[in-house]
Order: sequence, then C-alpha cells, then structure tokens
Amino acid sequence: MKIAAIIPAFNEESRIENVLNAVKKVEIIDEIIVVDDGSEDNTYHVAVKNGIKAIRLEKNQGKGGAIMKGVHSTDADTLVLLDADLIGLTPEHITDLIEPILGTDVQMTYGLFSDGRLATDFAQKVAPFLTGQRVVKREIFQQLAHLEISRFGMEVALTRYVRKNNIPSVGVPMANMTHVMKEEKLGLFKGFSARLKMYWEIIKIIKIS
Ligand SMILES: O=c1ccn([C@@H]2O[C@H](COP(=O)(O)OP(=O)(O)O)[C@@H](O)[C@H]2O)c(=O)[nH]1
Ligand SMILES: O=C(O)[C@@H](COP(=O)(O)O)O[C@H]1O[C@H](CO)[C@@H](O)[C@H](O)[C@H]1O
Repeated sequence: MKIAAIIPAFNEESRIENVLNAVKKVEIIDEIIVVDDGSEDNTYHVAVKNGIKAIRLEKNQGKGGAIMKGVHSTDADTLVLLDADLIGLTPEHITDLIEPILGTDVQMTYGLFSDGRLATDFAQKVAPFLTGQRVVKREIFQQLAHLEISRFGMEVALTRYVRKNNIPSVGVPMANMTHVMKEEKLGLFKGFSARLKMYWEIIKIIKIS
C-alpha cells in the first residue's frame, strides 16, 4: 500500500504551512504533493521551502483539476485529500482519516468538523457530502469521468459515485478543526460570489454525473 497526500492550493501562502506541518508528521504517508493551482501569491515557494513536492499549474484549473494533476503524478493506491486552509489540523486527525481504510473494504473516508467553529461545524452537519478532507482509493478516481473539469463539484461527484455503487465509506469526526471561509478570505461580496459560483459548479456536475 502506498499513501500520498494531495493538497490543492490556490493563493494559500499564509495558510498552507499549518497543513504541511501536520501532514509531514504522519509516518504512514509516503508522499506529499502540493498542487499550486495557478496562484498569484507565493504558495508554490512556501511548499518548496518546506521540502514538499510541488506542481505548479500555470493557469487556474479549479480544485478538481488540481487534485487530478496530483493523482496523475503519483502511483499511490490511496490518496489523502486535504484543503490547504485548515485550522487546527493535527497528525492524529489524518491518521484517524486513514485508519478505517487499512485492511478493510472501506474505499473512502470523509472528515467532518466538530467542536471547531459554529459556522463551519454547522455547514458540515447540513452538507457532509461537501467536505474536502477525504481518503480515497485510486480505483474510484479511475471510474469517474469529468473530475478534471469538476472544479468544486469534485466532492459531490465522489460522494454520488460511492452512494450509487454501494461502496463502503465512513465518516470520521475531526474535532477542534475548522477552515477559513470564503468570505473571510475574499471579503463579504467577493466571498459570497465565490460561494454562489461553487454551488453552480456543484449543480453542473450533478447534471452530468
Ligand atoms: O480554484 C481553486 C479553488 C480552490 N482550490 C483549493 O481547494 C481547497 C478548497 O478551496 P476553498 O478553501 O476555497 O473552499 P471552501 O472550503 O471555502 O469551500 C483549498 O485548498 C483551495 O486552495 C484550488 O486548488 N483551486
Ligand atoms: O462546507 C461548505 O459549505 C463549503 C464552503 O465552505 P465555507 O462556507 O467557505 O466554510 O466547503 C466545502 O465544500 C467544497 C465543495 O465540496 C469543498 O471543495 C471544500 O473543501 C469544503 O470545505
């Protein structure tokens, strides 16, 4: 079994180091890959400075496209997907996410914030299928079309595929964790516009998957 962590990152220079510090401490992870999705800031250099393999995409391709670049750059059979803007991530959170897959027929796990912040805990209670923290077996990526163009629809495509095909999956609580919300990153107006765009990308993938 080979485990690779893939961290898609778009303009995350000030946030990604926290995530890298936690991932680097997880001994069962064989490879860490940051995919810089056309950032205009120093995300790529922060990853390289931390000794991480980083792939730099010239043009922004969206989260799904960035993750698939990472998937195609490794032969790992187990992929750990983590957002670059997590707050409170520990090595234990990551091992908890991987553990249910070891020696079982579980093919996907998904992490759910709890006891972090009211807003982000609530968002994941209402829509657990959106979470970006996952461990996914490679076969699942191979079965799914459209992931390269799915942008923020990637997680919903994964969840729908697993449900439709009765593939064993497990939700894992991630206590004391949260992330930086779009409105906090981009300001109220731009953040909310980005949120609407994300919902549209999700609707589009539902239509074609
Ligand atoms: O075009 C994009 C948009 C987002 N991301 C990354 O995907 C993850 C989740 O994105 P974001 O935090 O914006 O989504 P949210 O959690 O707010 O829905 C983060 O690591 C982003 O840097 C990416 O690689 N390309
Ligand atoms: O939880 C959600 O409602 C959205 C938006 O999060 P925020 O409202 O910015 O905290 O975030 C998730 O959904 C995206 C689409 O599935 C994922 O790509 C993100 O990783 C995830 O955090």
